[in-house]
Amino acid sequence: MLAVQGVSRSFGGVYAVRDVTLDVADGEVCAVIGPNGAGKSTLFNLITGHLAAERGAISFLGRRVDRLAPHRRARLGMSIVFQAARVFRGMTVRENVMVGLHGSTSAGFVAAALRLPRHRRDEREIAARADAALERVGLADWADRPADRLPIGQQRALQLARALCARPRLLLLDEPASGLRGQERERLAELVEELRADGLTILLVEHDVAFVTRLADRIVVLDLGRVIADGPPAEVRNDPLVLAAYLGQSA
Ligand SMILES: Nc1ncnc2c1ncn2[C@@H]1O[C@H](COP(=O)(O)OP(=O)(O)OP(=O)(O)O)[C@@H](O)[C@H]1O
Repeated sequence: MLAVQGVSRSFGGVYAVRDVTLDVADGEVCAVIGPNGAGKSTLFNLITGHLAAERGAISFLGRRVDRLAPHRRARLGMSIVFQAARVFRGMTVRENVMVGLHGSTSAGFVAAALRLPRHRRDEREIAARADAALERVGLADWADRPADRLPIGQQRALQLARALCARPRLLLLDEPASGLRGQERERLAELVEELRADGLTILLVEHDVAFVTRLADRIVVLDLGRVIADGPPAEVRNDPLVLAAYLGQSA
């Protein structure tokens, strides 16, 4: 589904991502991990299109996307949940999910601005899509409540619902577990597992090794911008290069 081939990006002459190759297969949960400064965020942004690669190629569903703007990649079926994305205050949970969907319906912006009947039909369609997504992430009972009252774990679920509304083929999660503890992390892990069971392909970038070990089919480890390991969790966890990279950091 996603093929990253020999991609590099530097800042001020120093490589943040260097000659990185990775593949994500249809239906797989793939995690990219690595110590601080390993290049995870840079790689994530290269895949979403928020940063341009200096070298290499990125293909999605068999099509080169590395020259496409983020919104064009999104239209092809990539959906992103950014790290620590916030909710819109003064809006309900449902309205938070509906934001951003208005441009995606057939009638579009002009019909919305003029409040044409087509627009009202769209509003109903959008609300129905938002409700289905909220149901999927277990927030149906919260739909009419103010979004900023949600505990942080459920705010994360809200971001997921928003991403799901676009009906993505590939879900990209940037450090989804950051700031979550105990039961909240557990619930998020279960949710990711459920989405995988639904057939969604997921690429996540995560600092927390324990969180991804349980979830991922495959783990790609970055260190100093390069891939140092790529394989199933059990194999990667015992890889001497990986242990050295993480130990080196704590030392
Ligand atoms: N916009 C930028 N300008 C200059 N240097 C950058 C920029 N973005 C990243 N870097 C550098 O690139 C390297 C990789 O950073 P990156 O944020 O991708 O790592 P990371 O693995 O996501 O780290 P963390 O776990 O701390 O978020 C670091 O040395 C960082 O300082």
